[in-house]
Parts: sequence; structure tokens; C-alpha cells
Amino acid sequence: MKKAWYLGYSADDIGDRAILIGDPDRVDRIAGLLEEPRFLPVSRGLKSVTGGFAGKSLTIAAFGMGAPIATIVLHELADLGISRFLRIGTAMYFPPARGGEFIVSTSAVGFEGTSPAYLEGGEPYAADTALVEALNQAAAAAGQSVRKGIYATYDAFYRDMFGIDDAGRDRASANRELLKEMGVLAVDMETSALLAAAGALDVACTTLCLGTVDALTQEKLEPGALAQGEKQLFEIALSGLCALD
Ligand SMILES: O=P(O)(O)O[C@H]1O[C@H](CO)[C@@H](O)[C@H]1O
Ligand SMILES: O=c1cc[nH]c(=O)[nH]1
Repeated sequence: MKKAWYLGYSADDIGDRAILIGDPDRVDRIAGLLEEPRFLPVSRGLKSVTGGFAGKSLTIAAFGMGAPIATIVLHELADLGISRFLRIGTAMYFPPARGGEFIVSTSAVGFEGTSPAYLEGGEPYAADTALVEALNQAAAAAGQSVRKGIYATYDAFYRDMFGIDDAGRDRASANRELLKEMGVLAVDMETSALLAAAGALDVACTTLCLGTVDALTQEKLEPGALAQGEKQLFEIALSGLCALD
């Protein structure tokens, strides 16, 4: 049976849909919400678990950080037969979004190097509308709401997104002006590449993130609100993704 090159899994190891998560510690925490969680062998630090939720079988896969590795994980899982993907995590946000809100991607603009290899000229890359709506409904059922909008994605965190030196501050500040004009709501390091890869591979994908860093002030969500938001994020993500056939 075919085995994925980097992940090392075969089709028998995985569900029919996937949640992609950056931080591998989040895989351990979301696994507690799954029925019969089965952790898969870890290679290169890529931690995954397969289990059930609401009668559906899914795989939660950690990719670390950044578009190249996130798209490798999506591409390998798509090649094994997964047809729906949801990235969850955290993002920098622009007004009118506020800290602690859930932001779902309806589309994304790519300032990273991976998306052109999948869908050159395809910008803005579109998210799957059924998945976006399923997340919207799952949030409402949980007494929460999601804000829908455009994501922008970069590779160079300390140059394009967040300044800790003069060169980074200047560049990130110029980017912020551009993103404000474009009406971007959230910034991360994966979404545009995942949407482009999903489009090219004919699978469904979107991103749902908790807004944790104010793009204008660089103020961070405090740890208690982050922990609480993460729990709600997991519930909305699992319910929304598993509501679809
Ligand atoms: O979503 P999480 O894993 O929190 O990661 C987010 O924070 C990292 C730094 O920008 C990027 O990987 C980004 O997408
Ligand atoms: O600053 C941040 C915080 C979360 N996610 C990002 O991509 N950037």
C-alpha cells in the first residue's frame, strides 16, 4: 500500500477529512475531544492523531510553521484520499476584527513563495464556501460567532509581519498600510499556500484562526483568553468540519 513520503502514513491510518494545526502540543490537546484517538508515528516532528467525532473519522496533523511544510502535509494527505482540510491556529488581525475573535478565511492573498507553484495567477485564492458556512453554523450553535474575511500570508515573520529591529519594523509597517487598503482581516504564514494547493488538488480547504496579535499595535492576547479561545476554536472546528458529509 502507498505510504506518504514524509508523513509515512498509508490510507488506512487516516480519516476522510483533516485538521491542520501548527503547534504539535495542540494535537495532544484536541485529541482529548476525539473518540478512540490513535496517535500515528512521528517523523521529522510531524505529529498526527486519527479519531472520531460526531460519527466522522478525521486526522489532526501538525505541520509546525510556514507555507512549505504546511502544503507538504496537505498534499500528502490529499494524495492518500483526504478531501476536506481545515487549518486552525492563531493569526494577526486588523480592525474591525478584535482580539479573541474567530476569523475564517473566505479567500487569501499570497506574499509567500509556495502558492505560485500550485495556482499561478489564481489570486485571491478561494476558500471552500461549504466549509466556511459549516463553521459559521457550528459557531452559532455554540453561542459564538466567526468573522469572515480575507487573509494575507507571508514567509518572513520578522521582516514582513512583526518587527523586532529597524529593518523589520519599517517593512512590516509598509506592509500594514498595503493590507489595510486591501481590506485584509488576518495575517498568517500558511493560508494562501494551503488554499492554492487545495485548489490545484481539487480538495476543499479554509482556515479558522483565533485573532491573537493586533496588527496595528502588536499587542498580544493574554494567556487566559488564549487558552479559553483555543478550547472554543477546537469545538467549532470539529463540529463544523464534521457536520459535512
Ligand atoms: O496558527 P499557529 O500555529 O498558532 O501559527 C501562527 O503563528 C506562526 C507565526 O506567524 C505561524 O505559523 C502562524 O500561522
Ligand atoms: O503574530 C502572529 C500571531 C499569530 N499568528 C501569526 O501568524 N502571527
